[in-house]
Amino acid sequence: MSSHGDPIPMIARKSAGLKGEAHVPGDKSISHRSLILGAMAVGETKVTGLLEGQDVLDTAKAMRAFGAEVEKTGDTWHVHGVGVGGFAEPGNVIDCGNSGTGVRLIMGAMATTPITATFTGDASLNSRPMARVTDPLALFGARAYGRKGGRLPMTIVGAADALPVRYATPVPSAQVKSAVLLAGLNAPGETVVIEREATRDHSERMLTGFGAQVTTEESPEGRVITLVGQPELKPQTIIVPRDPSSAAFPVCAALITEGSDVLVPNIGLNPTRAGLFFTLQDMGADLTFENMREEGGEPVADLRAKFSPNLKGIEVPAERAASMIDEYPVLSVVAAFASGKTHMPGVKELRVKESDRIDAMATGLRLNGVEVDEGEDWWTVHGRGFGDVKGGATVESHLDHRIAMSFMVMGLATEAPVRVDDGGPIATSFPIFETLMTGLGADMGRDA
Ligand SMILES: O=C(O)C1=C[C@@H](OP(=O)(O)O)[C@@H](O)[C@H](O)C1
Ligand SMILES: C=C(OP(=O)(O)O)C(=O)O
Repeated sequence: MSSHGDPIPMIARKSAGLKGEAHVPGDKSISHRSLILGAMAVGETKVTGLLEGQDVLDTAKAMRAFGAEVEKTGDTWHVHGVGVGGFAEPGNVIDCGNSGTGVRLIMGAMATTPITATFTGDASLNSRPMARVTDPLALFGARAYGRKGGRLPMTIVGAADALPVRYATPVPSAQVKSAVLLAGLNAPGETVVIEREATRDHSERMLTGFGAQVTTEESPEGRVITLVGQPELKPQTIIVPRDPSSAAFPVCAALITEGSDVLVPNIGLNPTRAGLFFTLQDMGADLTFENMREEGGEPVADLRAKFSPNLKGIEVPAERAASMIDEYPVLSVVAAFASGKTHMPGVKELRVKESDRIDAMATGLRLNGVEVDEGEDWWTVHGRGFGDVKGGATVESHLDHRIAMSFMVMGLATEAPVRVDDGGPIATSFPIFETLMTGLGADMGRDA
């Protein structure tokens, strides 16, 4: 089932070369953070290029429930913030839909204000672990009452007199790091997060942009991020860059579709996000970064991807995992068209996303004629080489946008079409996916 409404069965068929420019939507991580920090600033934040996917729209709705004004005029989103500690108590349950980022960051943002809020989501979100966030929030003095195993629906009682916290994250998660930093905003003194592996640093960058004092130091324990609490956040004008995680789909589709040449302009290459593109280059992909430049303090380039019939399977470095965590599903599709094995270690986190992504991809790849081995924190795709991948199966998307989009990409290059039982979840992060892909010449759409 899709998160809202009836399932949308989809089909993708072998396609002739994809050609043209792919203008992908705004970055999901940065979009959530713009709305949340905008709501915690004093005054009006203006955001353009915001991703208008369901995940982000649910965060906008949540910010209104906490008392911020959020509205769109023309191309600009306006957020009238209530200041750090200024959140009002919501009058109803906060429904974060399918979004782990939304619910975990918002829990952090409200946990040090003396209000109570109850959170829920769809069947996927309500099965994902929340203790990773509520454990550190308890150190600030917040209390959490959820279902068994720390699942949503869950009520958070915010701390009245929060204490600052020093916390080493036990899992590599930007959502956990960000929840602690956002909670630290309304605690006096210094809140410190230590992460062993670098995860995406959009919260640190944006907090600094809004005028908070944030420092990051490398130490033998890992990256030590220190935030000085109780700043007055100053409203910002934000231009959201395009999402590298969405760019991954037209890029990977071009690599495996004969005759393709696709340009994906203005993609952020923040090193904490760009791991997939370096991995594809290591596999021998004809993928180049054109017009490299800096925009808003971030490295940005236009990506050009061309059909690459001689891809080789590789060992993907485990230390690269955090910088490409959402891209493993589509990488595994490319790996099926490479020669030799692609081994992906250090990816336990894939098991607690919108679905168990190792299980969902392995099952669908096998159904379509590709051999996959898997363990708790690794998997290996046995590449069949270009021109030898059967396809022909219907795959379950498990309420997971990235699974649905990955199999739609696969079907563009398999002998027989690939079907997905429900493409509805694609709208959570990439509502224009089908229009954009068919605009490049991809033969995909709703299945009758
Ligand atoms: O902070 C973020 O914006 C995100 C962090 C990642 O999750 P984890 O923090 O669980 O790794 C990623 O999978 C998600 O799509 C977005
Ligand atoms: C894991 C993802 O999102 P979230 O955790 O925000 O649901 C994703 O978009 O791939």
